[in-house]
Amino acid sequence: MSESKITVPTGGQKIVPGQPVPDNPIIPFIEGDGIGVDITPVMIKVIDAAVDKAYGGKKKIHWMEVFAGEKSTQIYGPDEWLSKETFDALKEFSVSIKGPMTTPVGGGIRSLNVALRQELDLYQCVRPVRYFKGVPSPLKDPTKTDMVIFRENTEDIYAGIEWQAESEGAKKVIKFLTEEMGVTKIRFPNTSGIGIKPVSKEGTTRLVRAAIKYAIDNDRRSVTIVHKGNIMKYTEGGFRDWAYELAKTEFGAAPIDGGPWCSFKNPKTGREIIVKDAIADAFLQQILLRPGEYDVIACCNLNGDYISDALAAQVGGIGIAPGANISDQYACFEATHGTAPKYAGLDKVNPGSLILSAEMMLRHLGWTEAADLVIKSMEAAIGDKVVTYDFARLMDGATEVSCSAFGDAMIERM
Ligand SMILES: NC(=O)C1=CN([C@@H]2O[C@H](COP(=O)(O)OP(=O)(O)OC[C@H]3O[C@@H](n4cnc5c(N)ncnc54)[C@H](OP(=O)(O)O)[C@@H]3O)[C@@H](O)[C@H]2O)C=CC1
Ligand SMILES: O=C(O)CCC(=O)C(=O)O
Ligand SMILES: [Mg+2]
Repeated sequence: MSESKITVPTGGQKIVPGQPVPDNPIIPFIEGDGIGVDITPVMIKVIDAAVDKAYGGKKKIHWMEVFAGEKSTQIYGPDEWLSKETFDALKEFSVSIKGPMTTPVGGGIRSLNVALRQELDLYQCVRPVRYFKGVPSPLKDPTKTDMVIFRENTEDIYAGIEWQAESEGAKKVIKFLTEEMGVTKIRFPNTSGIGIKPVSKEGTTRLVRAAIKYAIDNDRRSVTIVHKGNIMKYTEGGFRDWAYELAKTEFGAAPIDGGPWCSFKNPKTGREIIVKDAIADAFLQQILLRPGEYDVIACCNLNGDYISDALAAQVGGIGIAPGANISDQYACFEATHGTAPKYAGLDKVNPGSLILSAEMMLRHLGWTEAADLVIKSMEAAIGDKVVTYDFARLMDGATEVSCSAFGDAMIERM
């Protein structure tokens, strides 16, 4: 067996799902490619400061670096993008956080980000999008954008079932489709790449169940199922139909004016929660024009990817857009954005997205006092117009600071 490259911190304890979180949890982190080298150390410094301030040394995260992406190839060898050791550690320690990882376009390795989500069955990608006072926005009233996206994270076209044009695989699938399935509509069969989009009832219902439960627990007004079911009837259309069915059978929703919209009373607050749907293209213009009408969003994987970045832009951009990948056992927190390679190592980008992902992690652990300090200090820094380049270029009178200086500005304001 090859030598271990991961050093388990002494003095820390493992988080065991279903058991109380220890005061000294070991949290594995992946630094990430590109700007990972800039934002990850800043995130750790800010989170350590918030935890220390909130609990006066009684609680402390023991960070444990694990390796994936380019750093993994340097440590384990040229083809080791996601080692078994790293993968096992993410499972064993159950709660983790990661920086972004590069995925080449058109060829090369498949997404490591997607691989992690699939292998750990992190079926919920939860991305809250809300306005922080003072953040530059293209909207007249950005305060109305307050949504939480539940993106299905293991299925859809992201399953990676595809064949390159003119490959043996593509030829075989096209032959099967035309000769055995009666398909006549592949416009250019000899030069088509082929992709398969699985969307299941199980995958849909577990994701939509999580979205509806979130709406109940957080007293939200509505859950919107976003889909392109008019065109992709049995995948995206199935997603919509199974979502409505679940709302009725599990949550007792009753049709509004004959349906398909339906509603039920929140069992915790007695207030009505509406379950509705929107076709994805129309939804993308509605969120700009009438964002106040949307609240919790449930959608398939690809739509969720597009919607996440589009919504983030309404409230400051992907520099401040957090996320969590969650299963029934594991959670891996990560920013919405990617590796932004042109900024790598410049100490320039906004660390806000990864810091807010860590803030979600603190809440997941039940460390709300520390999480509140993170929010408070970020609001204060932005309120004082001490911001990174992405905000500074859109704000009048801002003081532009580096990635690390923004972290320090937050710590000063805790
Ligand atoms: N979960 C993950 O690990 C993800 C990985 N990726 C991967 O990342 C790589 C690069 O993808 P790309 O499409 O360029 O998308 P990115 O999200 O990496 O960057 C796009 C643009 O968004 C802005 N941006 C991103 N992060 C920040 C930040 N922290 N602070 C301020 N601005 C930021 C920058 O805008 P500007 O130029 O205007 O300053 C940047 O050029 C690809 O390989 C992709 O596959 C992509 C998304 C998620
Ligand atoms: O895996 C990738 O490279 C991109 C993933 C992505 O865009 C996302 O998770 O939002
Ligand atoms: Mg994305």
